[in-house]
Amino acid sequence: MLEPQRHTQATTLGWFPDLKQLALHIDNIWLALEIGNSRLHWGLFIGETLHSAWDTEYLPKSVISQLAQSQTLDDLLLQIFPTPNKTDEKAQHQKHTSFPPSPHLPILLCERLRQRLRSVQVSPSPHPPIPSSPPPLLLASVVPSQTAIWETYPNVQVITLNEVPLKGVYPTFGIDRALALWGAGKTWGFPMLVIDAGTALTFTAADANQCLVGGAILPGLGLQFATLGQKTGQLPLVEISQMASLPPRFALNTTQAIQSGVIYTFLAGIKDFIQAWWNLFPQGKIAIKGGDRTLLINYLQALYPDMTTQLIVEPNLIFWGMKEISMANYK
Ligand SMILES: Nc1ncnc2c1ncn2[C@@H]1O[C@H](COP(=O)(O)OP(=O)(O)OP(=O)(O)O)[C@@H](O)[C@H]1O
Ligand SMILES: CC(C)(CO)[C@@H](O)C(=O)NCCC(=O)O
Ligand SMILES: [K+]
Repeated sequence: MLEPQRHTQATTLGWFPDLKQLALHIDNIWLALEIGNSRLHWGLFIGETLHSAWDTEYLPKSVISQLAQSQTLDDLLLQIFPTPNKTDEKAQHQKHTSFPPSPHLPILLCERLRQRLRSVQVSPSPHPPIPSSPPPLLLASVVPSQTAIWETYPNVQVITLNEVPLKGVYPTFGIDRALALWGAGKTWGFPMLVIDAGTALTFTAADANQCLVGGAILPGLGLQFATLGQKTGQLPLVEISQMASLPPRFALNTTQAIQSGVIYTFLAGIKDFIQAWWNLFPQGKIAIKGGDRTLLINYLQALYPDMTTQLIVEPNLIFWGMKEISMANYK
C-alpha cells in the first residue's frame, strides 16, 4: 500500500525549512474548507503547498457571523478570544489531533503564520507590511445548510461543479466526489477510481479522457451501525471503535453478529467494485480517502493482501482538487 508522503504530513509552524522562502508567499496564505456530512475538513495552504490539514466539528452559526462582522483579523481574534495568545499556544500544541480544542484554529493558524513571516527580513528589501484580514477561504460543501452559513464569511469562494474540469458529470453530482477524483487524477493520473470511506461510502471513477465513468453511493460504516441501532427494536448501537479486530464471520453473540454482517459485506463490496474497475481498466488507479480509510485498509490488507499493494491512501484528495482549481483561477 502506498501512503504518499508528498504534502500529506502535517507540519508544525516551527519546522519550516526556509522561512525566508515562505515569507515571499505571505500574501498567498489561504484556507481550504470541505464541509462533509459529519464534520469540517480544513487545509492551510501557502501558495500551492498544503502546510497542514485537520478536522473540526461544525462551527456554531454565531461564530461565523462574528467572523463576517470583523473588519480585520485582529478585530476578529479580539471578539472571539479574550486571551488569544494562550488559546493559540494550546491550539498549536493540539493541531495534529482530529478535534482541536478550538474550532477557530484555522484562523488562528493563519494569523500565527503571518506574525512569524512578518518578522522575517527578506533581503535585499524587507517585505512590505502585511494587511491583517481574514484569510481567503475556498469552500466546497455537500451540506447546503452549512454552505449558507459560511457564505457570510468575508473572503469566501464557494466551488461549484462547473469549475471542476471533469467531463461528463450530471447536475446533482457531489462536489466532494468531483474534487477528490480530480485531485487524485491530476496527482497520480487517469483512469482513476476514488473510494471515499466517509459518512457515505462512495465509488467515483473517470477514464483516461478525464471523463466521469460513474460510481456508487451507499451508507458508510458508521451509518450502517447507526441505522441498525436506531431503526430496530432490540439491536444495540455498535460503535466502530468497539471493533478492535475482525470479528468471527459466523458470530455467536449480537454485537459480533452485527460487526460481522456489516464489515464482511462492506469489504466484499469494496473488493467487488475494485475487481469490476480493473476489468474495465486493467491499468486503472485506485485512491482511498475518508474517515474510515485506515480501518478499511487494515482489514482489506488482512483479507486481500495482493489487492491492497496497489491502493493509494490519501486523506487530502479534496484539497489536491481545490489546489488545482485555485491554480487554474490564478492563471
Ligand atoms: N473523530 C471523528 N469524528 C467523526 N468521524 C470519525 C472520526 N474519526 C474517524 N471517523 C470516521 O469517519 C467517518 C466519516 O468520515 P469523514 O470524516 O470522511 O466524513 P465526512 O467528510 O463528514 O463525510 P462525507 O465526505 O461522506 O460527507 C465516520 O464513519 C467515522 O467512523
Ligand atoms: C454522496 C455524498 C453524500 C458523499 O459525501 C455527496 O457526494 C453527495 O451528496 N452527492 C450528491 C449525489 C451524487 O453525487 O450523485
Ligand atoms: K440528505
